[in-house]
Amino acid sequence: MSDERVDLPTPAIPDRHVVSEGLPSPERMRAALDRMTTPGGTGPSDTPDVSDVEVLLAARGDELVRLRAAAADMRDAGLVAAGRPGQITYSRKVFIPLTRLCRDRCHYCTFVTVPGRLARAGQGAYLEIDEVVEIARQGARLGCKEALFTLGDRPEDRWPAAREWLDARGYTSTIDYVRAAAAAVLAQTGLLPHANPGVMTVEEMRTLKTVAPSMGMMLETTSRRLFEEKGQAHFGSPDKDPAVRLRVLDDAGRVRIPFTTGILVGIGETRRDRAESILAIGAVHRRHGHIQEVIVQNFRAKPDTAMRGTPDAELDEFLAAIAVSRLVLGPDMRVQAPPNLVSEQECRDLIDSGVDDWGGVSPLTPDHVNPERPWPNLDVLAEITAACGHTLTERITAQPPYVLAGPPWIDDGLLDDVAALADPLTGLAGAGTRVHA
Ligand SMILES: O=c1nc2n(C[C@H](O)[C@H](O)[C@H](O)CO)c3cc(O)ccc3cc-2c(=O)[nH]1
Ligand SMILES: C[C@H]1O[C@@H](n2cnc3c(N)ncnc32)[C@H](O)[C@@H]1O
Ligand code: MET
Ligand code: SF4
Repeated sequence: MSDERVDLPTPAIPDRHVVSEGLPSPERMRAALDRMTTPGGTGPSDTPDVSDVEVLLAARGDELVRLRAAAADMRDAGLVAAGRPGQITYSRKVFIPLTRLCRDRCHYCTFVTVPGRLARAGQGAYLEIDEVVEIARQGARLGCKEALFTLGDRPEDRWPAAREWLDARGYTSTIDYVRAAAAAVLAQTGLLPHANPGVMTVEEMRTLKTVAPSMGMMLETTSRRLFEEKGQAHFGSPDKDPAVRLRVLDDAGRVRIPFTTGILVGIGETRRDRAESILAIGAVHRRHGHIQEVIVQNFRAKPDTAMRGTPDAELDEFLAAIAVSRLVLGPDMRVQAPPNLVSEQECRDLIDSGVDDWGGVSPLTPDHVNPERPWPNLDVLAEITAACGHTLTERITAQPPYVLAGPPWIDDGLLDDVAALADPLTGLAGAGTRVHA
C-alpha cells in the first residue's frame, strides 16, 4: 500500500515553511458554516466572503464532518444535473516528461533537474520525438487516451544546453517543441495531448490549441510572500509570480481553452492565502467559463528538495480545502484530487469531501512529479469508488461540456480526433473506442 513503504523519514529540522495558525472560535465557525451550507445562505452564485472561506478552511471535528457532508451533497447534486449521477471520472493517460530542465527553482519540486545530472545519466535535454511517440504507443496498447505533457518552464532562458538542443533541431522554443511532439503523438497514435508546460503567452496558447484539446497550469497559490521572501517555496521562480499566473488563467479564458488549474496545499501558504486562491479561480471562471476542473493537490515532501523537512499537508487541513473548494466553486465545477498522493483509505475521505474526478491515472508511466507515489491499480480505484457509492467512469482529457460544445472550445482541426475517442452523447470516453497504435 502506498502509505507504508515509500515515505522516507523526514529530518526534523526547524522549518520556515510551516505556518502555525490558530483555530477560529466555535461561534465564528458556526456562523460561517450556516452561511455556506444552508439553502438561502451564500450559495455558489454569490461570491462568498473571504473571511468566511478562511474560517471554514480551519474546520475540525464535527464541524469538518458537516462541511464535508455539505460539499459531498453539492457534488452529488451537480452530477445529477450533469446527467451522470454518481459518476466519478478519471482519464487513462501516459505521462510524457518532455524536459526536466526549467528556469524556475520551486523548493518542493523534485521533477526539475540540471544539465550536469542529465549528462551523467546519459540523457538529453529533451525527449526525442521517437521516444515520445514510443511512450504514447505503449500507452495506446493499454487503452490510454490522453498524453499528458508536463515539463519545466522555458529552460532555454537559463540553460545553454536546452537552447542548443532546440536550435540543432530547428525549434524556436520549448513551446514550439511541445507543439511538434504533441502533433506527432496525435498523428501517430491518436492519443489526445493535454499540455501542462507552465506559463504561456497568448500566442503560445493559440499555437498549442491546434494540437491539444485541453491545457492546464496550477495557480498553486496567490501568496506574494511565498514568491518574494527569500527561503520561501517560490522565491527565485519567475513563473510562480501570482500576478503572472493569474494573467495566464485570464488569457486561457480569452483563447477559449478548456483549462485545468488548481492549488497546491501545504507549501507555506496561510489559510487566508488558500481562501484567496480558491476565490481567484472562481472569479476567473465566472469571467470566461473555461476552468474545466480544479485540482486540489496536497504537497508531498521529497527527500531531495529544499522543503524536505516540511511536513506533508495534514489530512484534515487538506480535506477542508477540498470541501471548501467544492462549496465555493459550486456543483458544476469538476473538483479533482489525485488518488496516488494519499492512502487507499484516504481516497474515500477525498470522495466524502466533494471530489468528483481523479485526474489522469496511468497503467504505464509513473507520476513523474511524485515518482515515489505509484498509481493505484485501476481495478482497486474502481473498488474504492464503488465502496463510496459511486461509479468509476473514464473520460478523455477535455471535460464533457467542452467536448459536447465543440468549437470554439475545441479547435476545428481536432474535432475528428476527439470524436474518435468520445461518446457523442455524454462527452465522456466512448465505450470500446481505442486509439490506433
Ligand atoms: O500525474 C500528474 N498529473 C497532473 N496533471 C494531469 C491531470 O491529472 C490530467 O492530465 C488532467 O486532468 C487532464 O485529463 C496536471 C494537469 C494540469 O493541467 C495541471 C497540473 C497537473 C498536475 C499533475 C501531477 O502532479 N501529476
Ligand atoms: C505539476 C504540478 O505538480 C505540483 N507539484 C510539484 N511538486 C510537488 C510535490 N512535491 N508534491 C505535490 N505536488 C507537487 C505543482 O502544483 C505543479 O504545478
Ligand atoms: N513547470 C510547470 C509548472 O510548474 C509544469 C508542472 S511542474 C513539473 O507549472
Ligand atoms: S514545479 Fe514546475 S516550475 Fe517549479 S521547478 Fe518544478 S518544473 Fe519548474
